Amino acid sequence: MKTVTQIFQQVKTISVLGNPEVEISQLTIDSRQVGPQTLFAALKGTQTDGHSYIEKAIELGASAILCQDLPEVIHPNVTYIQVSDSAESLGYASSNFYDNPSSKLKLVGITGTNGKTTTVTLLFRLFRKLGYRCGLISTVQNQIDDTIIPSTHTTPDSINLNKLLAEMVEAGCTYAFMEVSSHSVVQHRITGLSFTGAIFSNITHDHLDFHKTFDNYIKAKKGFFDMLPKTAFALVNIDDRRGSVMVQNTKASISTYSLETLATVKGRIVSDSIYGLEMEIDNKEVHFQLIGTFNAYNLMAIYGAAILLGEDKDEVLINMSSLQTAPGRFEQIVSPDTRKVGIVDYAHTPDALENVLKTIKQIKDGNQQVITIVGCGGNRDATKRPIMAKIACELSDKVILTSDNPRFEDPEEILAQMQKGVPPIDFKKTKTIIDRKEAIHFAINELSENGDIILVAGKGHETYQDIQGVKHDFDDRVIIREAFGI
Ligand SMILES: CC(=O)N[C@H]1[C@@H](OP(=O)(O)OP(=O)(O)OC[C@H]2O[C@@H](n3ccc(=O)[nH]c3=O)[C@H](O)[C@@H]2O)O[C@H](CO)[C@@H](O)[C@@H]1O[C@H](C)C(=O)N[C@@H](C)C(=O)N[C@H](CCC(=O)O)C(=O)O
Ligand SMILES: Nc1ncnc2c1ncn2[C@@H]1O[C@H](COP(=O)(O)OP(=O)(O)OP(=O)(O)O)[C@@H](O)[C@H]1O
Ligand SMILES: N[C@H](CCC[C@H](N)C(=O)O)C(=O)O
Ligand SMILES: [Mg+2]
Repeated sequence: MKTVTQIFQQVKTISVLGNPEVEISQLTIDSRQVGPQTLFAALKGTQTDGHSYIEKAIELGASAILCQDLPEVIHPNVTYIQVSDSAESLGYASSNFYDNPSSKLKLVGITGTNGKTTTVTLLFRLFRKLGYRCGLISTVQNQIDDTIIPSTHTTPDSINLNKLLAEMVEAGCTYAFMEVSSHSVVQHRITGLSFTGAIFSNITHDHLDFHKTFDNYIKAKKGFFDMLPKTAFALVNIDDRRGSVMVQNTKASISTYSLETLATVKGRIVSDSIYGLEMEIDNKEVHFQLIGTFNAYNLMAIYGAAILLGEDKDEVLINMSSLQTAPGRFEQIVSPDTRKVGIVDYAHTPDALENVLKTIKQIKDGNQQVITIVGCGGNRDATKRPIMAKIACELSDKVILTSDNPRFEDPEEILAQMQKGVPPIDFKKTKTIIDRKEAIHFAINELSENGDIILVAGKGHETYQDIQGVKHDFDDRVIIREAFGI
């Protein structure tokens, strides 16, 4: 329980109407969650304006309202806090409400189009192996030591985020590793947090539905580095052409990692095969379980962060060498006769799909065919649809275009947009089967007679298919296992 004065300590306000000493027991951004002693924060969203639910929130017992525009009707028994940006102020207020948990943890965030989940998951596992209590905030799941907490977003809203961090403090965690999505920077979900370190993995085509232009998308990710204090580290993939832009205005101390040029962490791939990566990092040769050049980058980021956090180099490398891939990231399922391999991967961007297919090409036997099953999500960046179909065709022997999470879009329309990217020369090897389960079965039963590799891309760890807002049970891995008779 805290008063409005305590919650808005050091937060810039335009005006406070009503009693600032009123006691608050919960914060929410959703009028439907309001109960007594609640502070309702009215946020301007992408679909609707939270300000239009202020009256509803008060009817349900809200004691305080955080808003940008004061409503026409002012209730004498309600406290109104007017600010210039509700989402930004809520970031600071959420931290205050939960006693600034991020300042009691060593919090490391990673941003980038691809590699966030893999990197945080492996950092979390590494630091647990090194003997620390840790927290994880990721697309796949949130976790506090052994306790798994389902995740709804890559980065939760500021209230849920601080609540989760407070639970980590309560559980005695030293470290928290979290993904920082570009949405979370723009929507101030991370505003007010104290970061010990930040990592930039890469930036390529994604989320243009939300950010509108690639420049805005870059600015969103850069915003994370701009907010860091000078005590923090900023660890950047300098092989990405936007790496230096990310940190050009940061106060944090900059470190870099690279496979191509001089950097704080310089790596070299000695070999890359189905059995894993052999790499030289910091002049030491180490074998890792992970596969592919893109994972070499993730491994350098993990190593760099661990060293910047003060861990011993040799101990870090020894523990890293046994780390397994994150769920749904290049997850391999082998048929009982070992002749067929199903790979489930969360590649849902052109860059990720290209990386995964190039990796498969590199590690497969010469005569193995690669069959790719891929779709694109609805209500998400539509510009990536034809590009992903084209990449699938260029790098696979056969392609089956299928549905991902259509959400509120017509899957036939999404697939028609994907089909526009199929080069005419590849028409013959491409087939469209809307039903994803049928598509996977078709590939396994009718196409992969000779020990082929089937890549099922886009959904990775997801255990549902979102159709018209209803999440139906669906797991690519379960369907492959069933088809393999495992
Ligand atoms: C596009 C986007 O980012 N949307 C997020 C955003 O919702 P919004 O701005 O659309 O909200 P809105 O529906 O317009 O409503 C505005 C406000 O009115 C409130 N409201 C609404 C109705 C009502 O009856 N009462 C009420 O109070 C809402 O609670 C909200 O506060 O704020 C909500 C609260 O935090 C999020 O749940 C929601 O995530 C939606 C579900 C979503 O799909 N987000 C995805 C795109 C996302 O965030 N992805 C990123 C990156 C993924 C990655 O690449 O890894 C992530 O971090 O997960
Ligand atoms: N460093 C990387 N560079 C490029 N591609 C990568 C990298 N790491 C992983 N990938 C590919 O991108 C996919 C998504 O990886 P991961 O889930 O780690 O990224 P993410 O940034 O968390 O994605 P999301 O934003 O969707 O949560 C993987 O399944 C793999 O295909
Ligand atoms: N975090 C990404 C995940 C996309 C996964 C893909 N399966 C889809 O549904 O588009 C997003 O929300 O855009
Ligand atoms: Mg992720």
